Amino acid sequence: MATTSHILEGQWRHPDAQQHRFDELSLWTDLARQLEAAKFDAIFFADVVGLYGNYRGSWDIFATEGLQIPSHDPSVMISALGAVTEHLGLAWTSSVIQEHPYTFARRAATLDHLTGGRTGWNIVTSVLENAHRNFGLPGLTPHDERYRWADEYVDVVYKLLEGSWDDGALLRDKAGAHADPAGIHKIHHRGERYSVEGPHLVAPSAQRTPVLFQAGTSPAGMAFAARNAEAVFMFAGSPDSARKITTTVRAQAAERGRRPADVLFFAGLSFVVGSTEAEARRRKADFDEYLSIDGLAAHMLGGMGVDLGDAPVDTPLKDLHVEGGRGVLQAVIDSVPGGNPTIEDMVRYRAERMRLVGTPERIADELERWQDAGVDGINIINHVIPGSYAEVIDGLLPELRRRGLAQTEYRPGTFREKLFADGSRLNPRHPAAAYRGAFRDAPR
Ligand SMILES: Cc1cc2nc3c(=O)[nH]c(=O)nc-3n(C[C@H](O)[C@H](O)[C@H](O)COP(=O)(O)O)c2cc1C
Repeated sequence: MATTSHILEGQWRHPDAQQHRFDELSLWTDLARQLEAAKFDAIFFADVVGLYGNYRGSWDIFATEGLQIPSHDPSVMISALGAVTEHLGLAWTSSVIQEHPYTFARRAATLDHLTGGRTGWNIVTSVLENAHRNFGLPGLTPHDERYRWADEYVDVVYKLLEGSWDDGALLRDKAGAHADPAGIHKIHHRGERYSVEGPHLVAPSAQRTPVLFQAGTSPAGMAFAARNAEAVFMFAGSPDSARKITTTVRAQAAERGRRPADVLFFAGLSFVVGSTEAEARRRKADFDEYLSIDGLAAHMLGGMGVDLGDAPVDTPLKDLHVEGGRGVLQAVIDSVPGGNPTIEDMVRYRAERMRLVGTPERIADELERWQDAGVDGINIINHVIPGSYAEVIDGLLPELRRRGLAQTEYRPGTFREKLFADGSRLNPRHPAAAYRGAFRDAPR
């Protein structure tokens, strides 16, 4: 995320941390080049469009901790990162509440053109009340309604990206027509929230639709993922919790006519690598000195839509009223041994459970357990930028490669072709594919 403090709060104060330079383009272009040299699949930017809720009665902590404020618009950075890389996937987050789907589809298609088909879109619905108020809504839109909103939003985007233009309609024939009007169609979408006539203003890009990421793990979130996602981000806490998500979503995808392998899963994990266990523990202790416990609590409870000012730290999580991230909350409750965890337990969980600490061999053993649980890849959560990535590249990747767990070369082609073997466009089993050719007879 283009901000100082994204997930492991307080780490920006570590002497090695450079994430406070989030507003310098060179921080990101250097990182993108470094990731590409190491054959990472993608760089992914999370994003929010508002503040987390109050903590202890005010939102001051978000300013004092640099906790996702200030934060920059990641979509603007994608074209710059595309210019300095050739193969790296470039994925950003955009919420259905922040932009009309007509302009979003135009932005996404433009970025896919500029990057030669390397974009990914993390579809989110925003769990932050303040974000909803920033877009004129009276408060947080209720949980399942946000997913219904997202259903219509992605439908409009699919219609524009997949159905509005036929391949080959853009001719650029200097002796004749620039484009063939018979190959460009209005979509005439009329729905609950949107009315979009079309046509789409951008001709098809290499992928047409960016690779579709999603991160909700509630029942409504998993149903949305089963229908739409090609990749799912998760914070699962353990391989067993991850398995519940991977098997549920894959089974639901199969019920909808997709294949289990049409959906990839990426677990959010952080690494502290040492040449011995003792060295790794020493390095972890060094990072721990900079962890902000208040920052972690403010972030996680804000993300669940809980008013932080009301709850003492010994409140059991199950007693919190949650309109926001129910899936995340359930994953936390499931993952803490002994049952009935409190807010304080949850903060400890945040600090401990997302981190794998040890020698490359021990971490690789653990990653094999995640792989056995149906997880396809890791979304690396950094302590420090760029050091946490250098640590994985130099310390862990050689062992992962030795076990055949990390790629040594890129597959040719677009981001989608690199992730899946079957083409640069959404496969025919995806619901968006139904819009191809669907508007050829639409009123002009
Ligand atoms: C790994 C991960 C990354 C996420 N990234 C974002 C993000 O960048 N922006 C955002 O608004 N929400 C983000 N979320 C929140 C999800 O989009 C979703 O709203 C949340 O998980 C609650 O959905 P659920 O109730 O279906 O579980 C993320 C969640 C996870 C697990």
